[in-house]
Amino acid sequence: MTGTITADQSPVIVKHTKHRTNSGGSTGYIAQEQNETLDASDGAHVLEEAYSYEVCKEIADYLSERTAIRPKIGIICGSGLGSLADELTNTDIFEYENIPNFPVSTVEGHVGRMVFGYLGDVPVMAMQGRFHYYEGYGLAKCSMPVRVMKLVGCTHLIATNAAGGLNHKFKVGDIMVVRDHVNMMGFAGNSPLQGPNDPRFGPRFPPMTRAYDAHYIKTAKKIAKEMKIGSDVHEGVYTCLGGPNYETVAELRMLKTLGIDAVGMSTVHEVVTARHCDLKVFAFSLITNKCSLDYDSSDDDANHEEVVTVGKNRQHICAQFTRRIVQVISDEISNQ
Ligand SMILES: O=P(O)(O)O[C@H]1O[C@H](CO)[C@@H](O)[C@H]1O
Ligand code: HPA
Repeated sequence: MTGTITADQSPVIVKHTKHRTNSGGSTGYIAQEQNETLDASDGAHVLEEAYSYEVCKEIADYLSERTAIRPKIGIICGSGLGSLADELTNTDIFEYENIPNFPVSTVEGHVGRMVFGYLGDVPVMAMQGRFHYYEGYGLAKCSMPVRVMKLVGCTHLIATNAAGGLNHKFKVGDIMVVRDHVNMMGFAGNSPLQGPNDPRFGPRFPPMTRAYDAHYIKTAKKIAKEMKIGSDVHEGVYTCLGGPNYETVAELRMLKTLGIDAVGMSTVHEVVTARHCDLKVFAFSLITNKCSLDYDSSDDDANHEEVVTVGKNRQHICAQFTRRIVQVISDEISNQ
């Protein structure tokens, strides 16, 4: 059975309140409709959109009240990888536009719906479409669904993405299991955790040294061998840039020098948010294009059509890979 939950089943639409976080309040942390710039007399500080614990809880409750599925694993489907969610059975589907206070997807290859269902026999919730900074959403808004997953009851996040390969060993269509990330946007002072901290989510200063669970990295490589795709599956470091433009040759050369293996425009802020609220994380990149490190190779400019096409061509293998990891995680959760 597949159910699509429609807007008219929504009893309450919670309106965001415009609020300056330096003006008091119990948490000083209330959702805002849009970015708000305070002038110099207010402290010359630009606030990002932030979702309060209460608003995230309302969204989580909205979903939980409309499905009997109780997932422990949340999945984010990357560009062209949305068909992962099509593999789910007995689904309850929520269009983003019908979920109170949810943003909408604006990027091709991101359908824009939250799918609850079973991957094999494991209950999961999957975002068929994520939010990116370049769409005009602040990082806190891009990552808000991760907090919703936590409040729905998830203990694990699987984030997938499409990325450009910098490591010369990577071929188009390969999978890079994310070992670690470099938070370039964080270096520039942009974080999904910016603003007052709500300890109900996590600590003010969360560690990131073990952001990607080493056990699942090992497990994924074992699974790749069992699937006989061991030589197509690598381990590496991902970085997220703001986009939406792809990188210059000089930028790509710089990233490679920094030890980065794959570059994209997502995932890092979702993982920071997930670790802040103590979700275990597994992530992988599908290498959809090789990054040009050479001015002469003008015929291999990155383009989104290619990204989505490679995603579609590799959807079957990515879905199988994900399904097996989900099964291992689920078995481990049951044995705890
Ligand atoms: O990271 P995902 O959402 O998979 O998508 C990647 O593909 C798009 C560029 O082609 C960018 O959005 C980049 O982040
Ligand atoms: N750069 C940035 N983001 C991407 C790329 C890329 O080459 N490919 C897919 N997403």
